[in-house]
Amino acid sequence: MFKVLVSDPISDLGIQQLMDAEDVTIDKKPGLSEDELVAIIGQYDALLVRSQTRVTARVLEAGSSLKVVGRAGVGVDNIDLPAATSKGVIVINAPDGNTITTCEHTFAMMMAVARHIPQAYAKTVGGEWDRKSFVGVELRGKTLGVVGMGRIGSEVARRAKAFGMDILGYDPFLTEEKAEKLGVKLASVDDIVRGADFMTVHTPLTPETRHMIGAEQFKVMKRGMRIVNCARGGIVDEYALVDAVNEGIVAGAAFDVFEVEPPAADHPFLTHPKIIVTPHLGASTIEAQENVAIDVSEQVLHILRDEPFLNAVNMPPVAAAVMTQLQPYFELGEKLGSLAAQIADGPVGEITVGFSGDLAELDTQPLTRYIVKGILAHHLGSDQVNIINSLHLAKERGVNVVVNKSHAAKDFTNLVSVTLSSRGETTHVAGTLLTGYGPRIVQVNGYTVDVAPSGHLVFISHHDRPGIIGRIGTLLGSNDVNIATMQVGRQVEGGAAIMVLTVDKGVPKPVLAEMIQLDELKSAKEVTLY
Ligand SMILES: NC(=O)C1=CN([C@@H]2O[C@H](COP(=O)(O)OP(=O)(O)OC[C@H]3O[C@@H](n4cnc5c(N)ncnc54)[C@H](O)[C@@H]3O)[C@@H](O)[C@H]2O)C=CC1
Ligand SMILES: O=C(O)CCC(=O)C(=O)O
Repeated sequence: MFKVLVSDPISDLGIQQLMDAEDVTIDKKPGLSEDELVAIIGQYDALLVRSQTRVTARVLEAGSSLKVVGRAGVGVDNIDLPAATSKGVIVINAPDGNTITTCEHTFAMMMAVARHIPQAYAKTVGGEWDRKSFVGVELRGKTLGVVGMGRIGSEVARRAKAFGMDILGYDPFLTEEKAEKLGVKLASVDDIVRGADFMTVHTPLTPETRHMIGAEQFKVMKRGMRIVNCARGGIVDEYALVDAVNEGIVAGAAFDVFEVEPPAADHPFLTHPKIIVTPHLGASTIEAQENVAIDVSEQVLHILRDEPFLNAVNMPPVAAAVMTQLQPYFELGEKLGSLAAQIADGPVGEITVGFSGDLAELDTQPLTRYIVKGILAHHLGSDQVNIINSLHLAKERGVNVVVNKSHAAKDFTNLVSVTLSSRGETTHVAGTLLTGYGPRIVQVNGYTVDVAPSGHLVFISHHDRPGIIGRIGTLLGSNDVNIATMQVGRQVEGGAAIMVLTVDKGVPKPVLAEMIQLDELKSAKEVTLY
């Protein structure tokens, strides 16, 4: 039974799939402090949060069974991603479910700041009928600068066209082609600051975007500009903004987000007549909250059940169609990695993975992660390594991972190979998926074999001499180890040869030691592949 903790208010309808799952139990405990979370997180396999819960390194450290943190929303700045990655905890978000809602909130804020709606409301309900103080401006014919043209920024640009606005857009990934499709003029931040009447930011908060709109930008800003921030507090320097409003450079600002949330009681935005605020409501609609909770619940369930999943934040994204093609190779990849690690001598210096045939066309990085997981798990323990932290752990240990791709796969439609190099020695294994047979090991150190990668195997390197097969069979038989299959390969008659046995149970260590003493035998390695 998997235990899931929901530590922020998340839509019940959205988590229905988790509540209905027979293999899941859910505890809802919103509003826990960090200490309270640390005290109980050890019992849980998954943690579901919105933006209030701070998933710190301490929380992750205490989450000894934690496989996944699911963020019902986009921004994961409340989660310590490096700590999650090094602990092997998958962090997933729900990037699409609240796009439209947040875009619509941006327009609500833009209209509200253009027409002084909150200020006018406050006066009207206070008994004053003041029509003179609240003369606004139209959006039509104005220039809107959009900084960050991802999901939300692009939707904002689309809708701004309907308001008759001209749009300047900036995003490092905004191509001329996409800009043209959206009816947006490609611009720099400087162009936007100097030329826009309204500006809205839709980037994440990163070292690069922190205070990207600050004192320098306000100095050259078009006078009378109105600014909206429904993305993250800190993209616009709050104190520089207050100065710019007071100096008459900025005519009005609408902020849904703050550098520190909730803001201190004396935060200057809270009393400023030209700055309007909402308490991080960008994603707060019934629809968005259901959407993000449904999306994140579905992926959490996949992760708990060891099924392919989407939207991992601490793993590069891979298209769903590619994931479907790769998925059958994951078991093969991990087992090839484990096999290579078990038959190699000495520490791992470099890992070279090879993908040939149709596989070479795909983005194979998830498969590389499985292979590296298989290798490292042999040395570090399978509870320490997973596909999230495998590449990170390899890098941390100075192990270089090289990927080679080749379109030609001699004799096979697809071939996955793993070479481990250490101290000048190399160990090479390769495998494929055979229709009707599943994963097969097809090469070991230059010899062709055909073995299913499961159970107990013995890899023997010997000289091709009469009698060796019999002697090994007798030794194992007399120690009650039954040989299920045996394959022998050699390159030339009487030369170096390999024998691969599948045996019904593990070979006791003393028996293996005795085997190694046999004449003509160079090495014997027992391998277990689960
Ligand atoms: N107020 C709220 O409740 C909500 C806030 N958000 C926030 O809105 C922001 C945007 O969300 P999405 O559009 O879904 O994300 P997204 O990832 O689709 O778009 C972000 C865009 O910012 C761009 N970007 C990054 N650095 C930049 C820079 N230096 N200059 C210009 N562009 C840059 C990226 O290339 C990307 O295209 C995020 O910070 C997210 O956390 C999202 C949903 C709700
Ligand atoms: O959960 C929320 O309401 C916050 C949404 C948000 O900021 C995000 O998705 O980035």
